[in-house]
Amino acid sequence: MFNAEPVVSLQNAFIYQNDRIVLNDVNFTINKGEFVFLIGRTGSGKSSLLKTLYADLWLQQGSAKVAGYQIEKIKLSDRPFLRRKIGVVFQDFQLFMDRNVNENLMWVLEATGWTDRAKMKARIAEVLMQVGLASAKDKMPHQLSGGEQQRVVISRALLNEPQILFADEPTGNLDPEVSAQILQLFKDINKAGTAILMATHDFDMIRQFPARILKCDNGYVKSDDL
Ligand SMILES: Nc1ncnc2c1ncn2[C@@H]1O[C@H](COP(=O)(O)OP(=O)(O)OP(=O)(O)O)[C@@H](O)[C@H]1O
Repeated sequence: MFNAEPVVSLQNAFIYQNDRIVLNDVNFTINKGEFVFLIGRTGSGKSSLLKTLYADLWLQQGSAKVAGYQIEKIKLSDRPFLRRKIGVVFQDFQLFMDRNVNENLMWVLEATGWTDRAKMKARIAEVLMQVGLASAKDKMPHQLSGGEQQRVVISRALLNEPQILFADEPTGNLDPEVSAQILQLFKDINKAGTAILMATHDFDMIRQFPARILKCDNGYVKSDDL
C-alpha cells in the first residue's frame, strides 16, 4: 500500500548539547525519496541535528519521528531497530581497519540480526556492486583509496535497505574529483528511492546538484521551501 508518511518530521524540536540549546524550535519534514542538503557554518548545529535524528543525542524538547520511530520517546532497546531503517555515513570512515571489506559488512549484518549465510553473502555482493566495488570483498581498508573506503562505508549503510541515509560531511576528507564521484553515488542511491539528508560545507557540490536546502543559522533551521 502507498504510504505517504514523511520519513522524517520534526515539530517544535529543540536540539541541545548538554543543557545548552543549539537549535530552537525546529520544524521540517523530509518525504520518502527526497534529497536534502543541510548547510550552515561550523558549529551551527548540523551534526547535533543529525545525531538527534539517529538517536545518538537525546531529544529533550519537542518531537521528531524518523522512519516510524518517535525519537523523543525511543527506548535504548529500540535504537537498533531504528538503526536498521536508516543508514549513517560520516566524514571519517569508521571502518574496522583490521578486518577486510567482507568482514566489515558481515559484522553489521550479524549485529542487525541476519543469520542466513547465503543471504548475507548475496546481500554483501549486491551492495558492493551498487557502490562500484564488486571486486573489493577481500581487500583490507588500507588497500583502498579514501574514496573507495567511503564507498565501503556507503555500502555498509545500504545493507538493510534504509528509508533514509544521514550523511555528515561525507566528502569532507576527499579531493574534489573523488567528492564528485561520491556525490554521484548518493544521487544514484537517491534515484533508486532512498531519501538522503546530507550535511555539507561544499557549495560546489550544491551547485552541481541543486536540491532542497535546510540551513542552520543563528540557532534556527531555515528551509528554502518556506
Ligand atoms: N559533544 C559535545 N558536547 C558539548 N557541546 C558540543 C558537543 N558537540 C558539539 N557541541 C557544540 O554544539 C554546537 C553545535 O556543534 P555541531 O557539531 O552540531 O555543529 P556543526 O554545524 O556540525 O559544525 P561543523 O560544521 O564544524 O561540523 C557547537 O557550539 C559545538 O561546540
